[in-house]
Parts: sequence; structure tokens; C-alpha cells
Amino acid sequence: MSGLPVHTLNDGTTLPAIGFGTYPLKGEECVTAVQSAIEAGYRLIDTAVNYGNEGEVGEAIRRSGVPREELVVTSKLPGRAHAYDDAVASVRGSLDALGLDRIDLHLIHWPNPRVGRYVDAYRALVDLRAEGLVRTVGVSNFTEEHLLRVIDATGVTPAVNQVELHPYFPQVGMRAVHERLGIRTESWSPLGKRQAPFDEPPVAEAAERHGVTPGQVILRWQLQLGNVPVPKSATPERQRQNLDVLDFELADDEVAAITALGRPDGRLFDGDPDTHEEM
Ligand SMILES: NC(=O)C1=CN([C@@H]2O[C@H](COP(=O)(O)OP(=O)(O)OC[C@H]3O[C@@H](n4cnc5c(N)ncnc54)[C@H](OP(=O)(O)O)[C@@H]3O)[C@@H](O)[C@H]2O)C=CC1
Ligand SMILES: O=C(O)C(=O)[C@@H](O)[C@H](O)C(=O)CO
Repeated sequence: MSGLPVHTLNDGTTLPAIGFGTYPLKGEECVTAVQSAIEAGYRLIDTAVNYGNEGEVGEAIRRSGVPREELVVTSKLPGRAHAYDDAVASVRGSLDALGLDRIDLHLIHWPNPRVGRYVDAYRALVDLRAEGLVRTVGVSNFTEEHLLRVIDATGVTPAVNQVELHPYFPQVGMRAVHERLGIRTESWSPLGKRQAPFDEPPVAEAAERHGVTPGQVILRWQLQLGNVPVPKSATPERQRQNLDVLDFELADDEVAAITALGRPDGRLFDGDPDTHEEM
């Protein structure tokens, strides 16, 4: 086992405190990166149909030699597969591509509210859970309204909502919604990707004080807020660094100063779930 702390989700399953993001890795670079991530200790792997790399993730898992039950494999249903039967077919396609007989956590990638079929897609995931093909049902990029609609329709609360979350977009409101509903927050682009705020004083000064890198400060901030970050790195050294965030602790005022970097226009791109359509 990797020794990473885990969170218990609302369905009784567990999720490692940090995961590994795989977008936009492809081909042999992806296999090598996922393999080295598993070797470094990652046990939560984040892929999606739309990343076009489920095959590579499956191959890395097989090459790793790590027992299957130690890994939490996440995939995501694309917008074009929200009709019930299409969702079932998409999950079966993901299982084939991954070479697995179960996906541990399956998310609806984006709600695509203009299409208006995310409730059908959610019903399909709930039914696939009953069949044992999906272990845990979750969503991604859902607002409070989307969450309440799927809960109301099925009586099943998503275990996870994976949302854009980094210091410039700390999602204070959605984290409170998740807390109230018993949903674990996962953070995508947890470092801030191409706009990582490594030079912002609250981050840079905390790094200096604790003798760590700015990236480690941001990931530690994520952990102390209870979020599960899924940082991507193609570099083994950074992969290890991004996991090595358990041996220091930020003070409350350091956490608050990083959260205060948030700004209304802090999203990385035009990814407002109410309007962004990703098929
Ligand atoms: N559900 C959704 O809609 C979305 C989900 N995601 C998921 O989230 C994952 C992570 O998000 P992503 O957008 O990649 O953003 P991240 O915040 O993880 O940033 C990744 C970038 O940061 C670099 N990096 C990684 N570690 C460090 C470090 N310690 N110091 C400096 N630079 C570093 C990487 O470069 P290098 O590889 O060269 O190290 C890469 O360029 C994705 O891979 C995907 O799995 C992402 C977007 C949307
Ligand atoms: O990486 C993901 O999961 C996405 O949803 C991306 O496609 C994201 O929307 C993006 O990078 C768009 O430029």
C-alpha cells in the first residue's frame, strides 16, 4: 500500500487523499507517466473517455504489478453519451478500453445543461453500480442546481463532484454545498495549470517558511481544505514532489491567505458549467 490517507465517501468506499491526473497524456508517454506515478505511490488515477487514453491507463496498471484492489480508477462519461442507453454503452466501452471489469469511480464529465439529459445519464450510472460495473457514482462540474436535480430524481447523492479548484478559483460556495450534502470535493487543475500562482506572496512566502516548493504549498492547501486534488505531471520528480505533502502543515492564516487569492474571473478558461458544453 502507498500509505496515503484516504477519505471515506458517502457510499462507504474510500478515496485516496491525492490522485493523479492524466490529461492530455497519450501514447507511450501516458503509459510511462501513469506507471511512474503508481510507482511513486499514487493509487487514484483520473482518466476520461474524452482524454482518449483509457487504453494507456489500463496498460500502465497492468505493467505496474500493483494489485488491482489497491487502485481507484476514475473515468468520465462524455456529453454525447447522456441518453440512458448511450451512457450504458459508454461505460461498457470504458471498461473494454481500460481492460477492467469494474470502474471504481465513474463521473458525468460535464452537465451540458443545454442538452438537458444529465439526469438520464446519472440514472444509468446508478443502475450500472447495482450491476457491479461501477463501484462509486459521481459527477464533475455540477452546480448546486444540477446536484439537487440528480439527488431528487434518484435518491442517490453523488459521492464526488470534481470541479475546477485552485487558489485563483477556490470554490468557497461549492465546497459549502458539498459539505452540506455529504459530497467529497475533487479539485481539477489543482495547481492552477498554466496560471499556477507560484509567485503570489502567500504561496511563495509559505514555501520559503516551510522549506517546500510552491506547488507543494498549493497541494497542502488543498488537503487542509479537505479537497482531493488530482495534479498531472509527466515528470517523475514532480510526481513524487506532489505526493510529498504530508510532513508539514500550513497555519490557519496561511490557508486563509491562499484562499483569499480567489477572484470572480479566476477560472482557467470559459468553463462555467451552466454554459460550457463539452460533448
Ligand atoms: N473534470 C474536468 O472537467 C477536468 C479534469 N481535469 C483533470 O485534472 C487533472 C489535473 O489538471 P491539469 O489541468 O492538468 O492541471 P494541474 O494543475 O495539475 O497542472 C498541470 C501542469 O502543472 C505542471 N506541474 C505539475 N506538477 C508541478 C510542480 N510540482 N511544479 C511545477 N509544475 C508542475 C505540469 O507539467 P509537467 O507535466 O511538465 O510536470 C502541467 O503542465 C487533469 O490531468 C485531468 O485528469 C482537468 C481539467 C478538467
Ligand atoms: O480535462 C478535462 O477533463 C476537460 O474537461 C478538458 O477538456 C477541459 O475542458 C479543457 O482542457 C478545455 O480546454
